[in-house]
Amino acid sequence: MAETQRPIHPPSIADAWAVTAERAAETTFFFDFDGVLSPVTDDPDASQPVDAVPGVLESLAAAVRRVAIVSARPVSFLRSRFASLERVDLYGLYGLEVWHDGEVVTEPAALPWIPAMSDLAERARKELPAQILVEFKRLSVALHYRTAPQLAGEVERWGHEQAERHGLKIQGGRMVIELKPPVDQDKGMVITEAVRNARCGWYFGDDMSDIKAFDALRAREAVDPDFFGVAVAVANPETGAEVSIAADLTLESPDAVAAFLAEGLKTF
Ligand SMILES: O=P(O)(O)OC[C@H]1O[C@H](O[C@H]2O[C@H](CO)[C@@H](O)[C@H](O)[C@H]2O)[C@H](O)[C@@H](O)[C@@H]1O
Repeated sequence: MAETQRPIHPPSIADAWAVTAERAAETTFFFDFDGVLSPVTDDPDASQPVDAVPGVLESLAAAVRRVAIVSARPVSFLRSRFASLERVDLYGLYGLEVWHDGEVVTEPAALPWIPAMSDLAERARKELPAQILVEFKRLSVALHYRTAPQLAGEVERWGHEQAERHGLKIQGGRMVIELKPPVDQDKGMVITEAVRNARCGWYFGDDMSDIKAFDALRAREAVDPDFFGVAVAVANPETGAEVSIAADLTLESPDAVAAFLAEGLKTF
């Protein structure tokens, strides 16, 4: 069958699915977790993917070369939410962890930072107000102020002070800041590597850290005009328009993501 031409950006959604179906064997779909596959909750431990998500991801994984979740959550958390999925790959902690051949593989350069991160979480619990939820993720510490937004400034100051004193990196997010080891790894780097041999890639994200993943798709297109990348934002009221502006299209919610994929799968 003759190939349809790569659509001009932004393509119609129907064009985007047509090109994707044609290149299915060379296509990867990437998804952020919180806010994209799962609605935001006050308690990060309570987050669950929307009901339709596991089924639609598994169907997508059967139709294209690869489906992967690329999250700031640890792989252990992602496994607890997607235990039934056999064909979906998992990147945790911005790619510092990967689920590979039945085990978690951790970036070796990050491992020496585990004790420092554990100490940091302990200090955060002692020194920050009790309303701040401290999430220890082995190789990073997230400081959540969703239920106490008036404390954002105090949390930011404390976080920046710690980052400076201990040589850590800071990542801002939705009502959260996260302290990470000074190891070069982010979602953009994960996507750059993962689309090296692909002809088509989609990324669904809702947060500031996802913009680097969108950029990685654009960078791939810049060096290979045949590559077809689609950046999809999921709307949220907290990061303003920045994520949507960086994307090709915006969906309203995790439920809308599941419905969008189910509809798109009809093209294959
Ligand atoms: O890369 P992601 O999978 O999107 O992870 C980003 C952060 O997600 C979680 O926090 C966010 O979702 C929580 C649950 O809905 C919400 O309570 C919080 O306000 C959000 O920032 C997670 O807890 C963080 O560790 C991740 O960095």
